[in-house]
Amino acid sequence: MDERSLIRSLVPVLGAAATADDCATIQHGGEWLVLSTDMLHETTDFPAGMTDREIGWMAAAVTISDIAAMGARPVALLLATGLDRPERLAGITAGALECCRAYGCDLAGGDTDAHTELTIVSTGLGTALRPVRRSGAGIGDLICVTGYLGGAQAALSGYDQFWERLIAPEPRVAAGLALNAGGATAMMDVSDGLAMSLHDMLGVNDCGFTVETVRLPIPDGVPAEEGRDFALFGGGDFELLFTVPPERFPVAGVEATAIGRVVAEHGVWADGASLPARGYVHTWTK
Ligand SMILES: Nc1ncnc2c1ncn2[C@@H]1O[C@H](COP(=O)(O)OP(=O)(O)OP(=O)(O)O)[C@@H](O)[C@H]1O
Ligand SMILES: Cc1ncc(C[n+]2csc(CCOP(=O)(O)O)c2C)c(N)n1
Ligand SMILES: [Mg+2]
Ligand SMILES: [Mg+2]
Ligand SMILES: [Mg+2]
Repeated sequence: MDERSLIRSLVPVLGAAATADDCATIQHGGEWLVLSTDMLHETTDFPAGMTDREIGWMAAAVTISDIAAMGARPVALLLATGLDRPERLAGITAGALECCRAYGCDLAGGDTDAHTELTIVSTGLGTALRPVRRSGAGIGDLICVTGYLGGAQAALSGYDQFWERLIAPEPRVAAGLALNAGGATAMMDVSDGLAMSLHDMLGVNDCGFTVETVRLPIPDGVPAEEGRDFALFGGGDFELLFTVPPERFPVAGVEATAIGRVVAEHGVWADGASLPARGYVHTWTK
C-alpha cells in the first residue's frame, strides 16, 4: 500500500475536492482562505546531521510551499511538536520562526507533547483573491517549472554541494503570487518529484502532459543522465510546477523553464515514452 492509493480511497468518503490541491480552499468574504497541513518525522524527513533549527525551518517551509503553490500569500502557521527530548523545542521554534518571518507569516501557535520519534505537524493559512488550482490546465499551454529540479535528491545521493538545498527549502511565495497574477492556469509544488507531480495533475485534469527531458533544469555539476533522473523522480525540491498559455510566458519576475506542453490525450510522457508515477512516496509493507 502506498500513500497515493490510500489518499484516493478517501475520495468516495470526503469528495474529490478534499484531495484535489496542495491546500484546502474556503471562500471567505471577497477572498479565499487556503489551508494546508504537513507531518514530518525524524527518520523519514530529517536527514542525519540536521540541526534542530534547520528542522524547524524545514517544517515551516514545506507548509508555506503548499500555500505558495496556490498562488496565495501566507498569513499564519501553527506548529505541533511531538518531542523525543524537551530541550529540542527552542531550536525547532527558532528555525520555524526564522522561516515564517522570511515569508511574512505569523507563527501564531501550536501544540507540544512527548513522543518516541520527533514528529512535527505544521499547519498553515494563506489568502488569495483567486487561488490557482492543480486543475485548469489548457490544451496547448506550456508546462513550466521554477528554479531547477533534482538538487535535494542529488544531496541524498552524495553530492554534498546540494546539502543546503535538501535541508533548507525556499518556498516560492513571490513566484506563486506573480504566476497567479500572470495567468498560470494550473499549479502545484513538486515536493514528491516531477513525475509524481505530473501524475497528480493528471488526476484532476482531462488533458495530458508531455515533457522533453533535455529541457529539464538539472543541478549544476551532476552528469546529465543522473541529473535528469534526480529531476524526474527525486523528492524534496520545493519548486513550482505550472501550466500557462504560451503568449503569457515568461511571467515578469519569475525565473522558470518551459519543459513541455499540455496535450489533448490523457497521460504523462517524457521524450515520447510513458512516464511512470514514481517519486517520493510513503509506503506500508503490511
Ligand atoms: N488524511 C487525509 N484526509 C483528508 N485529506 C487528505 C489526507 N491526506 C491527504 N489529504 C489531501 O490529499 C491531497 C494530497 O496530499 P499530499 O500530502 O500529497 O499533498 P501535499 O501537501 O501537496 O504534498 P506533501 O505531503 O508532499 O507536502 C491534499 O489535498 C491533502 O489535503
Ligand atoms: C530522507 C529524506 N528524503 C527526502 C527528503 C526531502 N523531503 C523533505 S519533505 C519531502 C516531501 C514531502 O514530504 P511528505 O510527502 O512526507 O509530506 C521530501 C522528499 C528528506 N528531507 N529526507
Ligand atoms: Mg504540495
Ligand atoms: Mg504538503
Ligand atoms: Mg503529504
